[in-house]
Amino acid sequence: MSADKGGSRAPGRQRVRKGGNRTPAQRAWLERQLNDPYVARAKREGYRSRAAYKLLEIDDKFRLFKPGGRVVDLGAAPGGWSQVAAQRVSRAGGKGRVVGIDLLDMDALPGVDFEKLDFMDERAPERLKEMLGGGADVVMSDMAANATGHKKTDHLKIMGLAEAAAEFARAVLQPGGAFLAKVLQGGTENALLADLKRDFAQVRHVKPAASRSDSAELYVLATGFRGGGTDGDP
Ligand SMILES: C[S@@+](CC[C@H](N)C(=O)[O-])C[C@H]1O[C@@H](n2cnc3c(N)ncnc32)[C@H](O)[C@@H]1O
Repeated sequence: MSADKGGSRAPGRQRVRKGGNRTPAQRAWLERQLNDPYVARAKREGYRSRAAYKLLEIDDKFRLFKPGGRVVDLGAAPGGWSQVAAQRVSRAGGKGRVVGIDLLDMDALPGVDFEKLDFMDERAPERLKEMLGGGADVVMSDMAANATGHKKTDHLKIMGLAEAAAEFARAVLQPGGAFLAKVLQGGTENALLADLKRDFAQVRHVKPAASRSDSAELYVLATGFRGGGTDGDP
C-alpha cells in the first residue's frame, strides 16, 4: 500500500498552496497536520487518511467487521476507512466485499469497489446493493460537508448528512446490521439518536482517541438493525 497525501483537506477544502499566499486558517491547518502523530503514522503505515485510526479503534472495540462481511463506505475518498474495512473483512480467508462511493474520484484500492456517486441520488441504494451482491452488514459514513466557518450552519449540514446516511442505511442493511456515522456534538444529534433507537437494538456515541479532542466530532454507532430482510438478492 502506498500512502498518499492524507485524508483531510484545508479549511474551505481548497488545496494548500505550496508557497506563500496562505490564509491564516490554512496556515493553522497545515501546522496541525505537520505536528499530528496520526498523520505521520498514516504515511508510515500506508493508510490514506489519519481517519483510518478512528475506524481501527472503533472496530477493535465493537467488532463491526466480520470476515466475509459486506460493507458500504459513504464518502469514501481518499480511502482510509475503505482500506481498514477491506483488510478486516478479508481476515481468516473471508471473501468480504467493500463498496465505496464519493462525489470525488478515488484511486483504486485492493478489495474495494468504488463508484463516483452522490449517495443522495435516488438510485444509489439499489446500485450499492447491486455492487455488493445483496444487503450490507455495515453502512458507515465519515462524510463531512464543506465547512462554512459558521458553527451553526456547519452543524446543521453535517447532521443533515448523517440523517440522510441513516435513511440510506435503512434501505440497504440486512437484519442485524450496523450503522456508523460522523456527527457533531451540540444538540440536534438527539433527534437522530431517537430515530435510530427505533430501528436498532443498541445506539451509542463513540469518540475515538484519534478524533481530535478539541473537535466537536463524534461518531454514532447503531448495531442490531431490526428492519431489512434484503438478505441475498440485490
Ligand atoms: C472526511 S472525507 C472521508 C474520509 C475517509 N473516511 C477516509 O478515511 O479516507 C468525507 C468525504 O465525503 C464525501 N461526500 C460528502 N458528501 C457526499 C455525498 N453527498 N455523496 C458522496 N460523498 C460525499 C466528500 O467528497 C469527502 O470525500
